[in-house]
Amino acid sequence: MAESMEKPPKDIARKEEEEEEEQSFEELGLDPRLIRALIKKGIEKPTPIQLVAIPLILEGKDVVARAKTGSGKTFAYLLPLLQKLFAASGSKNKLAPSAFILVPTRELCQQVYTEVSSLIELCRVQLKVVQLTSSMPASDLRTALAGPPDILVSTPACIPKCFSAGVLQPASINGSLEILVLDEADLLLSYGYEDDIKAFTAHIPKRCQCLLMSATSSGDVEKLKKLILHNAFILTLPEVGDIKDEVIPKNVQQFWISCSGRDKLLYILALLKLELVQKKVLIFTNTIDMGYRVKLFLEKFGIKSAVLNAELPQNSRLHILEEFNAGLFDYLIATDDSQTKEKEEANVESNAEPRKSRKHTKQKLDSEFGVVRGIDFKNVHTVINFEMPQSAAGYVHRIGRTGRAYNTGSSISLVSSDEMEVFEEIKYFLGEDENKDSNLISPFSLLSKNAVESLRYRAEDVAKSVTKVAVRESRAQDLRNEILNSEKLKAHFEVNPRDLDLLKHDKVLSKKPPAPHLRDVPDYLLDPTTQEASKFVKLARAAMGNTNPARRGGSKRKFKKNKDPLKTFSAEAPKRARNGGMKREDKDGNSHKHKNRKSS
Ligand SMILES: Nc1ncnc2c1ncn2[C@@H]1O[C@H](COP(=O)(O)OP(=O)(O)OP(=O)(O)O)[C@@H](O)[C@H]1O
Repeated sequence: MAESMEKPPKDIARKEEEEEEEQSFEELGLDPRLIRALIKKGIEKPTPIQLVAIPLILEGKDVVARAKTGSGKTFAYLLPLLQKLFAASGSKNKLAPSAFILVPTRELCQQVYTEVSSLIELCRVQLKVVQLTSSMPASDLRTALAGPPDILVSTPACIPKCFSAGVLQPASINGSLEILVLDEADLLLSYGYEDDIKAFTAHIPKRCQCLLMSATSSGDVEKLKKLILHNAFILTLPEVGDIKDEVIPKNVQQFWISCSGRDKLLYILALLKLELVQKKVLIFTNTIDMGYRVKLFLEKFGIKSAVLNAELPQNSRLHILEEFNAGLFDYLIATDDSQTKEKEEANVESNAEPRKSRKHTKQKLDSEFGVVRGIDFKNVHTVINFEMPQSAAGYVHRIGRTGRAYNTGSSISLVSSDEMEVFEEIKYFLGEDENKDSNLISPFSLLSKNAVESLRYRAEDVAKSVTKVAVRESRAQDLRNEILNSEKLKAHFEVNPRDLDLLKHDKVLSKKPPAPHLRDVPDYLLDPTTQEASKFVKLARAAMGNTNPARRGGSKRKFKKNKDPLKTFSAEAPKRARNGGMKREDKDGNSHKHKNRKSS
């Protein structure tokens, strides 16, 4: 491991300021094959974290990189890692992989594996990457590790499993391991991998280069640093350093709506049905039941969505993610942190329920599942917190699913009085100062009270029909379907890994088909101000065009904030368009050209 050295954040900030405009991947010393591969992916210039991390990693330094969600941390370590393996690909006397990439969830495993495989394919180099999961039988682990592969992507739990199955020898790791990456390092310990990591650290050779990537700082990252990077070169990017309000990317506008818990269905209906938010939309709930409740409710109004939660089988979850990323549906309702939540519920139930059923609840959930953390949802424009997350870190990770890389995005949190405490905590964490006019999360002003009230009667009527029994039945039915599908998917994807059309995940779950009259909101119910707001949202969408930089010829930066109707419209007071909830963004006036750059 490399020598210890703290870089003063300011130096790096300056370096970043000076170099962001002119430095290209070539100038960072990246191999032309990798640059060509990036161009094929529509990626032309490095993000700030890549600018700083790539040269350091190429130099062989140990790096701890903290940077915002969606800031491109994966390529920041993958590109130099691959380049180093290109150079070493001649030496074949290894008994174990040269690089280990450890991530907290299986979804991330799959995501990183896909990204590495695609780069290898585009670069046309002879490198082999495998992904392991701890549920794989020993024979599959043995087959995967035969060779051995150059890169192994897995959760930390797999390593001790490989040791005990005798398919990976500690001594081989000691002789072969050159680079170790702990991605989403802030989550590894909280996901319960401490013992697995400890069991493995003893075998990491001194020469091994170690990289820790994380979005938030935490005591856990410090602990891991001590555990893995005994003598490390530490890089802490200033843009996240101790400056709390920089945790959420600047290109994400954050809004909130105050409403009672009972009215949340009504509000989400208004937001979606009146088209006040831009698609694609990722909606978060705290429990799986609530996820199904929202889905059933929305489908009565002809709004189709898919759910994603810890209970669904692995193959289905991956397929739902792929379909959503490919744009096959616009609304995804995700339940995160459900493990904790379900455990809590199981504990609450424990007084009344027999032991067996509690065990069952726990067993159903997949301990390596994480629907939000680090998953690269593509082109999500809006994140809605239907229920507030349990912590500020949870909020950061949820909101980080939009505004990724150079894209813009927005978030809307529906906050009930019960959730005000956590909301205050979140605002404090983000750096909002009560004494100053620092509204980081602004009131959402596109939705007028009239518009909400005009939908109340219908919404409340339909909400009543979405009973607990209906939710339970739909959840069970969805699970049964997905278990069946999961087997089909597995077989199918072995042959057609890219086929996305086998199954549709946004199918209607209600037993009764939605009533046709609920599909459309009649004109007499439409509030004129809201209609106007909806037009503006559509205009904003048209102005932004496709969010894929490759297809837009890398013109993301051409979209100016002051042209964004979302910034210049207020439903409550259209004539004073630049006041109210949208004022903050106008005042900030950060041009998109510099959105990823620290302003101080
Ligand atoms: N230089 C770049 N230019 C444009 N897009 C990029 C660049 N680097 C990465 N991306 C894209 O940005 C998105 C986010 O990248 P990535 O998943 O690495 O973010 P992250 O920092 O790991 O986020 P998180 O902390 O949420 O995991 C991905 O879709 C990736 O392809």
